[in-house]
Amino acid sequence: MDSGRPPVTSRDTPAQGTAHDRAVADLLGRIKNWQFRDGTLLRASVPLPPVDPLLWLQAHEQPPRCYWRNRDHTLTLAGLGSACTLEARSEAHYAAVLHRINTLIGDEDAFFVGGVSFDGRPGREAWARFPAALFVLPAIELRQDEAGCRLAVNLWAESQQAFMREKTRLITALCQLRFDADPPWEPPVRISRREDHMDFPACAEHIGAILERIAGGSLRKAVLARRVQLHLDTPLPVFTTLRRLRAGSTDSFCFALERDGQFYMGCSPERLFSRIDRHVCTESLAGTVRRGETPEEDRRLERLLLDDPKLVHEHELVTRYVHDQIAPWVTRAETPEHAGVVKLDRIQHRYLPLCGTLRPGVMDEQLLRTLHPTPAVCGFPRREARELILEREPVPRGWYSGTVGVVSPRHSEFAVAIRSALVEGNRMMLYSGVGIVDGSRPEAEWNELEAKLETLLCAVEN
Ligand SMILES: C=C(O[C@@H]1C=C(C(=O)O)C=C[C@H]1O)C(=O)O
Ligand SMILES: [Mg+2]
Repeated sequence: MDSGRPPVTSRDTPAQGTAHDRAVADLLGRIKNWQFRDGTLLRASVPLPPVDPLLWLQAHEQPPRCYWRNRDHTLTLAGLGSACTLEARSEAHYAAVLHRINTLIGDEDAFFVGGVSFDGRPGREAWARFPAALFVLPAIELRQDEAGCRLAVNLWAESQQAFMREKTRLITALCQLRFDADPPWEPPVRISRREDHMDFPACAEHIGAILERIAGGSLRKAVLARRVQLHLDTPLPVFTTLRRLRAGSTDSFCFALERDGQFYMGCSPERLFSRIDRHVCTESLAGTVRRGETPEEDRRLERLLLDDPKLVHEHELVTRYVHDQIAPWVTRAETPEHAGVVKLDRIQHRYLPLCGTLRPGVMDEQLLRTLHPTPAVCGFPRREARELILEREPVPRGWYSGTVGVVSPRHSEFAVAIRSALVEGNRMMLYSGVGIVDGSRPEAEWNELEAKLETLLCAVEN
């Protein structure tokens, strides 16, 4: 059947099928000679002609699948299956998981893909399948970076017996890979029902209560989030949807993580931190206005974003927090003097990056523990804001406003997990949040919540 879409690889290079086959054959040849080495990761990688990772993922039913593209487009990873899955039951175990990742990868050029929940606890209700932290080392990996496109395999086992089983499984999976076929035809998706878990009056009431708390002096900012549940007339083709979302979110991190039949997916403009060797970059991104209909209106709104005292305050709380949290870990912190603007397809944000050199011994665990969750998604002070969120929000956040990213000894990068949704078959839960500070008005915040959902909503119904 003709889906009317491009195949996984492009048709104007007919010899690619064979080049892909050769790459797979090359990997198979190497795996066959692998012997069990206690606790050691085995990895092989070969160059591959370019493939669209999302079309490739959509064409393969090999869970758990994962996808990551960083904001700078310097790293894209697509994973099939798991060579190793690491989980944490609570925040207290994040350090152990990150440490395990580093020892397991050692000198190999591999990445774990995963993340952590908003509140450092395992998911509840709709999120019950997601632990507090989850990281997967893909069994089969498609990678695009500055060096080009590569296909890689990872194999790790604790015993000789498990090794033999995993090796056989990997060989079978490699033999089933496809690069030249059309992805399966997918019917268009229609939203048959939309359920809002918070309407405008309830939202206005929460905002009133937060503003009272702020006036009382114990709180300066709290981020209020809501959820919209969609019932679709057909299961959501996750990777095709993410492909549409990605097309309209060029300056965003894009991710999808599969877990027991569910997917957590999204495209976030916000970085928690990135680290290459000892060089670290974090940022504050907060304060929102919509995009203008004309270039003139867009510039006028941009001026408002840069000058309005409420928006400046909303952003500065994040900037100061990020600066204070990172300061003990770095020797030199560099940040521009003035905030800039990040323009997305429907909205724009205030933005200020902050980079530095990590002091000896500082690891991802310290960065994760002290930065997450920032006042961009939680509030300030953190504890007061977190308590208010738990008390006020009608549904658990799960991994929404948690963090998702990639980890390796040399390079780690995490996005703040916003502009995202939990998907299970025909059901999709979309999340959005707004920073409430002195000067917040319920109508404006409601419009901002709606605007943040729009991009996702548009990607669902093509
Ligand atoms: C919480 C979200 O976004 C955050 C809140 C913002 C705001 O209130 O202005 C802007 C960007 C993010 O820091 C979200 O998109 O869900
Ligand atoms: Mg805002």
